[in-house]
Amino acid sequence: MNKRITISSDGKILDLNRHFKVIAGPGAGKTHWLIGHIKNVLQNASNFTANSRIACITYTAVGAEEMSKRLGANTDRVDISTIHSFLYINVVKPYVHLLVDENNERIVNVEKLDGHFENIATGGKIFQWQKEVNNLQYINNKEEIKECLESLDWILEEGSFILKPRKDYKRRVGNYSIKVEDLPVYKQLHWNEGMIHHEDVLYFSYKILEKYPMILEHLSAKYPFMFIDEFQDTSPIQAEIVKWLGSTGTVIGVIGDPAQSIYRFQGASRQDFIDFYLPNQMELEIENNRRSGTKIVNLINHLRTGDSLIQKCTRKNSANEVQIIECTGDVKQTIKHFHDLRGELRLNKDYCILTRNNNTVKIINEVEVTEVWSDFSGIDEDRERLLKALLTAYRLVKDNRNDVAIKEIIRHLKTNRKGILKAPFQKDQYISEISKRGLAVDILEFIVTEINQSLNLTLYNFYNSLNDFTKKKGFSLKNVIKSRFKDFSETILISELLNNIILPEERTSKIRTIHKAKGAEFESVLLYLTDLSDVEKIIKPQIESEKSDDSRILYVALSRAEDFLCIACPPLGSEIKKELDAINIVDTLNIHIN
Ligand SMILES: Nc1ncnc2c1ncn2[C@@H]1O[C@H](COP(=O)(O)OP(=O)(O)OP(=O)(O)O)[C@@H](O)[C@H]1O
Repeated sequence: MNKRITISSDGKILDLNRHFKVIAGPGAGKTHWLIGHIKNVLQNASNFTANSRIACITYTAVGAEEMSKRLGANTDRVDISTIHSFLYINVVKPYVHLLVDENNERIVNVEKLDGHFENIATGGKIFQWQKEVNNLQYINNKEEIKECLESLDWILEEGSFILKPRKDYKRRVGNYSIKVEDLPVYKQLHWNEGMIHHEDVLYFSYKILEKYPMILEHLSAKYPFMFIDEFQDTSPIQAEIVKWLGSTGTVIGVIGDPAQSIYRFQGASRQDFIDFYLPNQMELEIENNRRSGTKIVNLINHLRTGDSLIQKCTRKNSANEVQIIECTGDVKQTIKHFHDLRGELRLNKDYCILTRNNNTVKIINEVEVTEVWSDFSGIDEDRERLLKALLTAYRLVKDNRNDVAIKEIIRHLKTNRKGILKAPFQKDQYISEISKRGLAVDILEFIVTEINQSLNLTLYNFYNSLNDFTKKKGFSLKNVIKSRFKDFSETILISELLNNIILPEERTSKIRTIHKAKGAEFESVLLYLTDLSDVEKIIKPQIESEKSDDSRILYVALSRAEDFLCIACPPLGSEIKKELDAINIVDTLNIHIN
């Protein structure tokens, strides 16, 4: 392997035709560097012909939007997307018809194929599955079955695939264990209807490219360059596909930070990034931290103890103490304390409160955590599906992602092959693909106005007003008659449904999980910890652990702060306070009392 070369975030690679790996810590300017590199390739690469394109792969859709914005006018020859979108458009959609079973039947109903979706095990699908694998009808615990089926993933083991839940214990339902051989039936039920899940995109792509290497040649010719950001969170299947492309002729560049690998639960491993190697690959490193003040950089370097990369702070003029707040009172008090400290430091730009999980986000938001969507799905799956899409779209608008909101609605205006809208719309209503967009925009405008006027609408009233509105546009929803849905909808408020929607990604919210703050930065950060063991992991980090992502998740959280970092936690004993003091985390309450 080659020696690692240190570059700056403005550094240029001269040999554009060599594979490379860039390792850099948080705030090093990886994204900044990548944008500069793409511009360099567009202007100077010798093998970039009139029909060539650059594939730029980001980890999230929000990352792709941000990258497009920052590339500005240079985007017309660059395809920026997540790996799932890239493989769906270039491999699955055009070629999945080639995959057949032992009877020469197509595995996926290609006529109905229309995008890829999150794996949600609806009551209907669980019922069908239990019927198919008839030895399972005696299992009544639908929630546990749902949990098992929704956590299914394709695991690549020595060149062959096994479909299994991400956590093995999830196969146990009460006293019974779900057999691994019964699991593919669940997938086949979806594929028969042209419905594929995000994880299936990787599985199908691998299968297609393995069997038809000609498609790899075609892809390599179209994309002589492929750059992948946040590669530390790539799964082994993706890494394998990327290596195939590299061996076929595409110049591969991967960028990432092993210390920020936080998707172990989805099969990513920091070691895979460290070991990733293609022949003649350059190894580069950016050692500066341009984001955070000196004391924050000192603390995150402490978390990186034992790692070869220690960052140098370039922002010497920012040196606020890292502070700790013990939460003895209620949440509101702690947050007020954080804002008071920001005020004292005259920091009035953006801030974010980060938590380990979604439930803590809800507690801080003072939202009651309920199973309202599961209850809804058990009562009326079709209405649940549409309403969930609409309320997700509303939340996306609040997160400044209007285009994504419209797409979310279009995806759920489901039609059959003849363009007839499916339930909860009434029968025999035709809509063209072009009119779907118009209807989605109208519906979005309507729901935003309606909900902004009152969050205290019942689901019943909201649904009926929506129906009145869509009728005026020429499309009727099913009327609400005396039914379980009627009883349910009269007792549920739109606010409760909205509060229990979890967006997979967020761009602007002030209270988020750490995973949803990946890649982001804020002037001030409050890391809100509810478990003392997390404080201990900051004191004695295990950044290289293969067993757990905990230290790395905390590392990602602490490294989001530019000028002020504050950690809130349960009350501390005197020993632990001394240990925090030793790594320069100051106890603010004591400072205030003195
Ligand atoms: N050469 C540069 N000149 C000026 N500012 C820079 C430069 N490189 C990076 N920055 C700034 O430093 C900050 C961090 O950069 P960036 O977001 O690209 O870091 P990153 O390495 O992707 O971080 P992370 O791994 O935490 O996501 C940003 O505010 C960016 O604008």
